[in-house]
Amino acid sequence: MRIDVVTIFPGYLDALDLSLVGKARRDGLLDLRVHDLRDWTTDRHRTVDDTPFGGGAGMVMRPDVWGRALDDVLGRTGGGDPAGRQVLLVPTPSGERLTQRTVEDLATVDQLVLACGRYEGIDARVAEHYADAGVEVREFSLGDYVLNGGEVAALVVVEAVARLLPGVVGNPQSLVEESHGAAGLLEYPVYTKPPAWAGREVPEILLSGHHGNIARWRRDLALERTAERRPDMVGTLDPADLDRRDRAV
Ligand SMILES: NC(=O)c1ccno1
Repeated sequence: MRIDVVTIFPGYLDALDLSLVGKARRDGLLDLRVHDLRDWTTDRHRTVDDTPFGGGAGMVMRPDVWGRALDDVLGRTGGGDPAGRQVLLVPTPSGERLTQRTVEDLATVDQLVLACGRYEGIDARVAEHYADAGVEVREFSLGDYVLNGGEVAALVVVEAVARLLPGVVGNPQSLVEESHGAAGLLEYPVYTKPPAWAGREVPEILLSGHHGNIARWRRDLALERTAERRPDMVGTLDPADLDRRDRAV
């Protein structure tokens, strides 16, 4: 998979040289390219923004600069047809909420391009232009809060997607029972040595060695945690599951 990040702060993405994502890049599992939007400016001040039409505070990022950058990154300058499925992602507080289901879909894409806006955002014609040109455009939000730009959201997307790529996470089984997985639950609580700490004991069942009972206990705790913390998720569960918990031994 190829991921391109276009930003006026390339250094923000240095964290993607670290840990699992950094190793995936070095192992050739992920082709991650970070681009400085100012490389596509044409004036000596390398200007990327201007005042908003209609007035208002702040500045808006220019469509002509973004257009030159995205045409290059999307491989649309040479006239050839780019290979594979491309998705242009635009982080914005006005976007659709990013979910694990969306991340799982993005992990199957051939090329992701993240356009990191700053100031008041990117001229609306940019997303329109590429959508009309047949590019899959997704304006997405991490949550109901506002960041100073799209770079942090880009870090989140790259990490969330990269960890799903084959070979990136050491034990793929660790992806199975995570929060927001196929079961639609939050993950159960986890424990390790020492068995007693600060007067608190590890739940006895986890020391029993009875795998069936441990699995049932973990499922029950996942259901309980989900019902307590994310009642909105409970509505999507199979009622038989909730009923089964009530009958758990
Ligand atoms: N909430 C968000 O994802 C966001 C992106 C840029 N600013 O805020």
